[in-house]
Amino acid sequence: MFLKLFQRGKTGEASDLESNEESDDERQGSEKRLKGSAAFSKSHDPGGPGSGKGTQCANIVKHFGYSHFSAGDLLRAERDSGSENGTMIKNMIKKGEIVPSEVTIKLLQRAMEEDGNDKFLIDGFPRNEENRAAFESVTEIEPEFVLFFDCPEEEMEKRVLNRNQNRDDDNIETIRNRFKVYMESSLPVIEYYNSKGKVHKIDAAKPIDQVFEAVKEVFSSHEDRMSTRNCASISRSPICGNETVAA
Ligand SMILES: Nc1ncnc2c1ncn2[C@@H]1O[C@H](COP(=O)(O)OP(=O)(O)OP(=O)(O)O)[C@@H](O)[C@H]1O
Ligand SMILES: O=c1ccn([C@@H]2O[C@H](COP(=O)(O)O)[C@@H](O)[C@H]2O)c(=O)[nH]1
Repeated sequence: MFLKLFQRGKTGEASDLESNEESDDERQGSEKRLKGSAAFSKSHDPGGPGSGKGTQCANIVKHFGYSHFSAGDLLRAERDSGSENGTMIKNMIKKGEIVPSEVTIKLLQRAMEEDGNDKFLIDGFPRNEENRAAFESVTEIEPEFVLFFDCPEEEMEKRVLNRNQNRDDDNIETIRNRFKVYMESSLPVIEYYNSKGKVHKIDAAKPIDQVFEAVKEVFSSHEDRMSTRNCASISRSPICGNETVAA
C-alpha cells in the first residue's frame, strides 16, 4: 500500500488533486467546521525524528505566513512547566513513546486558540490512529493536506545525533524506539490520509534549500484552495530504502 502511494505521487498528483476537489456544498461545510472549531477551543485550558520538518516549518512560516504548532515542542514546554502531567510527559518522551491523545490535543487546541491564525501547520501530529480520530472528533478539523518527509533512517539518525539541543530523546536507544513506534503506529495514519488523496511525499534527504523548493511547490499549489480553511500536517518518515522510494 505504501509503495503505491509513492508510485502514484510523481505521476498522479494532478489528477489526484482534481479528484479530491470538493463541491461548493462540501467546501462550505468545511469552512463552517473550521470556524466552529476556532470558537470551540476558546474555553479550553491546557495539551520525526530528524527528517527536518521543524526546519522546513520555519521556512513555511516565513514564506507563506502560516502559524506553526509542533506537538513535540508543546509537550516539551508542558513537561518543563511544572504541570501535573510533566513527569508522565518526560517519561514518555525519554522512551520515545506516544503521550495520551487528550494531553496533546488540549495543548494543540490551546495553542491554536491563542494564535488565532486560520493558516496553520501541525508538525509531528497525529502520531497514531487514536490521536487522529480523537483530534478530528474533538476539533472537527481535518488537514487540508499532509507532507510526508521521506528520509533514510541512517540520515535521520545522523542528524538527530548531531542536533546538539540537549534533548532527552536524541540518543541512539530512544531514536531506534521512535523508529519502531513510527512503523507500528504512525505509518497507518499516513496510509489513512493517503487513502484520502491528501499525502504529498517530499524527498527530505536532500539539502535544506532543495527540500524547501519541493515544499514550496506543494504549498503554492494549495494556496488558492486554502484561502479560508488551512491546516497542513507535517509528518516524517524514519524509513526509506527501496520499499518507500518512488518508482
Ligand atoms: N535537509 C537537511 N539536510 C541536513 N541537515 C538537516 C536538514 N534538515 C534539517 N537538518 C538538520 O537536522 C537536524 C534535525 O532537524 P529538525 O529538528 O528540523 O528535524 P525534525 O524532523 O523536526 O526532528 P524532531 O521531530 O526530532 O524534532 C537539525 O540539526 C537540522 O539543522
Ligand atoms: O503528538 C505527539 C508528538 C510528540 N510526542 C512525543 O514527543 C517526542 C518528540 O516529538 P517530536 O515531534 O520529534 O519533537 C516523541 O518521540 C513523543 O514521545 C507525542 O507523544 N505525541
